Amino acid sequence: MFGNERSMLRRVVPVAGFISRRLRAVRQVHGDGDGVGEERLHFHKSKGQHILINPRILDTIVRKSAINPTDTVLEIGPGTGNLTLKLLEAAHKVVAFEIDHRMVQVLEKRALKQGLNDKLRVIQKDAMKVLFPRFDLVVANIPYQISSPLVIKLVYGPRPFRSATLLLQKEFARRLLANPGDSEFSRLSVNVKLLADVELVMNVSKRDFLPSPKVDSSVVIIRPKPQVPNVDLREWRAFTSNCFNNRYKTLGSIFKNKRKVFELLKISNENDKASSHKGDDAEDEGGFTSFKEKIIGVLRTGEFEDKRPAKLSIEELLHLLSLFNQAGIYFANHGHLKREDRFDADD
Ligand SMILES: C[S@@+](CC[C@H](N)C(=O)[O-])C[C@H]1O[C@@H](n2cnc3c(N)ncnc32)[C@H](O)[C@@H]1O
Repeated sequence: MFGNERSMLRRVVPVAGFISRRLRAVRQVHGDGDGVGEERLHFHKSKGQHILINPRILDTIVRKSAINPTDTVLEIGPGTGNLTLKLLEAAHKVVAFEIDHRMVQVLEKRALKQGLNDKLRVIQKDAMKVLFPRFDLVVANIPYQISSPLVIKLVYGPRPFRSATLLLQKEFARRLLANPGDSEFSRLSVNVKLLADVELVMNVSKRDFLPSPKVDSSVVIIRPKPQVPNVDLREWRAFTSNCFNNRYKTLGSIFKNKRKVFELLKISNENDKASSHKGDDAEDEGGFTSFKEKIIGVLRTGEFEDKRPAKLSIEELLHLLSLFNQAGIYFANHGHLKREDRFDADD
């Protein structure tokens, strides 16, 4: 064989392998390869419907999740069930939330065909609008548009769990993994890191999905910390929201801003029941000036005035919050707790 032909073959063989793997996957998810479903499914990008088709990655996700045979696994967005079927083999039970009834039908048929349906409970509901039932761990290739509220719902939610193995958009995963000083270090990073450790398992190419999304992905494992810091979590999240809306500004310029001083003065007075009768004159010039001085005093005491939130560690942020609170400066309105405040999505 001549050199040219050999090099041509070297290029063609991997391409042919890739095409045949993809065709097999198309037949599988469309149901005309293994009798799974009758209708051809049209995938909706708006619902984040990108099916993971690489069995090697599916196996790694399940293996790294360290599922015990007694575990109940929570899955968000099972789609046609490529991951679910593997979870069902490893776990005692899988509870899956899926909004698309066509996916639910295909998934239930496939589970039935493999004799695993007894272990499966599919709930056709929006995962963001329910209180999750009890579970041991989460394993999911989630729709990327709910990544932020879902991670916050899990980490700040009422259900204790061992770990959450999530396939996420790579950029989002980088924010979860970021440390102070990294360009991706954000409000999401601090809020999750306060309560959990995050480990990168692997990166996943867009070609491993059908249809391919525009972005690459990563698998991470989130593990809640055994010890939760002694801090009011609503106060913490309101504080980090204030800091990270302008994370490259200095804390001095964030907190000396006139509107910010008024806002915090109002919240702090509302929280301080003893001084609530002073509320009427609290926003006059005198109240404003002394409150602003209090803020500056806190920033100077802790030597925070010239520092930037994006470079502070969790411990430093916790210290600053405790100094503010000790001085009677609050960030969350503790009198008006709405249920949905726990899970707001703007991290
Ligand atoms: C990325 S696909 C994952 C499919 C499957 N887990 C896999 O790996 O092949 C996301 C799935 O989540 C579903 N979904 C989208 N938004 C949802 C929501 N708010 N609650 C529950 N499921 C949702 C979509 O219909 C879709 O089937």
